[in-house]
Amino acid sequence: MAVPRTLVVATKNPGKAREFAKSFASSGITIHTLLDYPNAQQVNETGTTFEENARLKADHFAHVLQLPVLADDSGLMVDALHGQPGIRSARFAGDHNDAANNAKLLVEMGGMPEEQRGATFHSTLVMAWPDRPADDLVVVGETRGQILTVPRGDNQFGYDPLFFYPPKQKSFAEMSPDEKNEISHRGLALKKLAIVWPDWWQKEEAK
Ligand SMILES: O=c1nc[nH]c2c1ncn2[C@H]1C[C@H](O)[C@@H](COP(=O)(O)OP(=O)(O)OP(=O)(O)O)O1
Ligand SMILES: [Mg+2]
Repeated sequence: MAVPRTLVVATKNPGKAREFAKSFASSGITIHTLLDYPNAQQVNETGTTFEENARLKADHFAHVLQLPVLADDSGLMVDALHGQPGIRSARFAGDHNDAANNAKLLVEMGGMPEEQRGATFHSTLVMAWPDRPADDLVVVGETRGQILTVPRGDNQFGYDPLFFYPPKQKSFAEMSPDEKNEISHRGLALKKLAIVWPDWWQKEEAK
């Protein structure tokens, strides 16, 4: 069936948007982001879990735009901080500012020995069809690493310069986009999504 196929990635974070675009590059789907819909009504991330927030974003924008939507809610859970900043990762230092968030993380981890610097990056992805929240597709991905004592690398975004991935002996910010996607929380979630979304999409389209 020849139908217009547009998927809106419900993010205003350009770093995330780049990682999504790659994953759908050969899918025949046109990817838009919220930057293409500057007048769309926003939604507050009031959930208490990654899944709740990802569902909030996906369901809201699918309804408002009347298009299929993919949303991500993600964050860094640091062992020594009892899982913080977690779902508050974007607002850890107050407003949404990567440099301030990273600076605060370094302060909170000050003096912590290497064996206590473990952390998990988490991503929950939700794909939503307009006005069918019960049909939401949900996948998650997680990657373990270590919080560095000094930032390394300047690729990517967010906490990447402080997140060290031992198997590659590199921070996420020292990796190329492809290298990061291969093992990152979002990359792993996108791999799971790639297996299930085409069938889901066909079913939703036919309803
Ligand atoms: O791969 C990553 N590399 C570095 N940092 C990351 C990553 N993945 C999530 N993070 C950080 C960024 C932000 O501080 C928070 C996500 O917050 P989150 O609300 O999901 O995203 P956001 O507000 O940046 O964009 P939006 O809600 O428009 O999708 O965790
Ligand atoms: Mg956000």
